[in-house]
Amino acid sequence: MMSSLSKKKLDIKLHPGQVIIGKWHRKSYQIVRELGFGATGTVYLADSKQGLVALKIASDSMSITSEVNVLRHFSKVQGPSLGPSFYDVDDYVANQGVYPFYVMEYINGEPFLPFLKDKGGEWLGIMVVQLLGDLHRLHQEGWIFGDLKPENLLVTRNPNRVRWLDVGGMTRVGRAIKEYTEFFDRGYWGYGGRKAEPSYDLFSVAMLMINRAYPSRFEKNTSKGPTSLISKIKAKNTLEPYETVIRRGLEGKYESAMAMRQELMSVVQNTSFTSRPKSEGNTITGKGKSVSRQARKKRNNVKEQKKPLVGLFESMLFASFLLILYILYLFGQAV
Ligand SMILES: Nc1ncnc2c1ncn2[C@@H]1O[C@H](COP(=O)(O)OP(=O)(O)OP(=O)(O)O)[C@@H](O)[C@H]1O
Repeated sequence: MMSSLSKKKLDIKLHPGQVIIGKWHRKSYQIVRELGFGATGTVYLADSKQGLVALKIASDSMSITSEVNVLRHFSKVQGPSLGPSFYDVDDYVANQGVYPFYVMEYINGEPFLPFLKDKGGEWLGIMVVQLLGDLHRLHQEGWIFGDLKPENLLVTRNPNRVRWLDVGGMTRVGRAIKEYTEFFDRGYWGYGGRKAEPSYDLFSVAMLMINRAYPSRFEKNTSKGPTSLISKIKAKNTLEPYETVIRRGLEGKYESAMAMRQELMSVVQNTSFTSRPKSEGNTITGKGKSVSRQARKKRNNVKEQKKPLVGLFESMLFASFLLILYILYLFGQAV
């Protein structure tokens, strides 16, 4: 099933201030506002005894049962949570009928691409390094994310952390991918099949990185086949430091998310990025220079290394970058 499949609003609409009481567990939730809707239901921000939660209501229980099962499963997995934590599942009895709903952790974050928009090029690498750490854990649990795309990612604050939503596409390793979106699907681009395996998600990660440089995305160039993606990578300065990692992700060259993560991490560590925005977004210094040349230059040119940072703002940015790298290192230890 393609996730771009028709998204129909439910015939029931919940209003801010409305109180929903579960038929079976008798827990009450006060609706704050609508967060969005997908193919299976509508998600609301709600207030509860546990604080703010996300409540997803649907018209039939079949559609949400598999999401509930996946969320339940991952709420029991040790370590930082993979996806929103699961809280409750129940029925809401309304005048129009009975509506199943489930309640999960509210992820208060900024959508992935808008978050990166005004940030330096290193942020793409930092966020994807985090994502790959989580994907590795998911793959080790025997699951593939499937429908990986920016719309399913949020970045929380303090510290900035990428989190995923929408577990509806998660598929057991070895089965056929349940749900996908063409732009992120390797089958669509002619890079492989739709069997649920780590390399399927890693292809989507590579497309996610390409999407950062092409916010409006683009169509497949049927005459060029898979090579059309390579020319798209080469056409953007923002993708230049990441070219090798993206290519290898597209071509299924990584054995695991951890292998891709390690290579990406070394790109982030060895590249001099600038935080100044350019026409297509932010880019690296030394346009046209390869990453290894940049790294060599950095090692050899002591004078340049000692050049003071201009202004307090840059110093603070640099300090936060080091802090993030340290946090990533700690996460790396935890995985
Ligand atoms: N746990 C959550 N915390 C915060 N926001 C959420 C949460 N779950 C969903 N949302 C918001 O609600 C929107 C709709 O979510 P939902 O998963 O139903 O739709 P979708 O991602 O389009 O899924 P589908 O593939 O089922 O069409 C999301 O795009 C997101 O903005």
